[in-house]
Amino acid sequence: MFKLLKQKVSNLMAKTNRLVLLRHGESEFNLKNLFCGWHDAPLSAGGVEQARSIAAANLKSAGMEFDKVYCSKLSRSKRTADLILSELECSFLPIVSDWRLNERHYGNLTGVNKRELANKYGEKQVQHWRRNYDGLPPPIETSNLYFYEICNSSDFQNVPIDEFPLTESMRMCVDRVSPVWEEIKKDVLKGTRVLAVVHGTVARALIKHVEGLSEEQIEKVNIPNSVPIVYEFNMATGQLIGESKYLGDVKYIEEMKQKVAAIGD
Ligand SMILES: O=C(OP(=O)(O)O)[C@H](O)COP(=O)(O)O
Repeated sequence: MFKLLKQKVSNLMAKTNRLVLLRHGESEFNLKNLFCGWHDAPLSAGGVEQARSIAAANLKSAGMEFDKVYCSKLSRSKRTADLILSELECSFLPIVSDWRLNERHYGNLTGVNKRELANKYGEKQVQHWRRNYDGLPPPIETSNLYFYEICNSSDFQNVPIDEFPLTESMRMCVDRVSPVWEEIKKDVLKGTRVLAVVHGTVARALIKHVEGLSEEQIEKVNIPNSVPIVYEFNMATGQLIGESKYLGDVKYIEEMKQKVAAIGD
């Protein structure tokens, strides 16, 4: 009760509205360099540690407090959110878990090793599938190891049948995320301090909406795991103030951005 009251008072005293975006901690599939998409890969042991010692620790040392959390239906996003809230001692916060914040559906690339794919089709084709705004992986087939797990997942039961993707480009993902961005924006402009724990492509889709980046600009953005990205908005006008601020060690963040951009080993 006291904590809730303290949160409300500090909220009223806040001079700006805040949104923090975060890509979940490293997943087992990130670790193995596999395309993941809608497959529900758990966090790796390192990802759990990242959520605590990088995401939560940096939020804590920057004095960040929140009123509401958004995450996807995938456990790597939900678990990262839970770990952070526990570290920040605010597990009581409301969490909205929305399928529209699921990672981009990687179609039949789901479960495929990025380096092996590059050896077969060339780096240019793989980077086209990964980062080109209209790069569309081949649709997932019933022979894909993860087809039935994804289609039958009880977590995706409320996905309308005509919106259930078999593959997605960045453009399709940006459009899918758009209604949730409108909800988040409404919250933020009301003064609700929002933490959104999402995925690489969904973070990029939200960044495109927040910063109004062009298609070419967003193709070059790469999001490291567990690094909080802070946006401040003018409370009166709702205008974005300044640029995004990545919390944490600058050298580490730059190295991780480059690692995400590369196809890897
Ligand atoms: O599932 C994925 O993203 P996630 O680990 O953020 O959920 C993708 O496989 C990330 O791969 P990409 O960086 O090649 O787009």
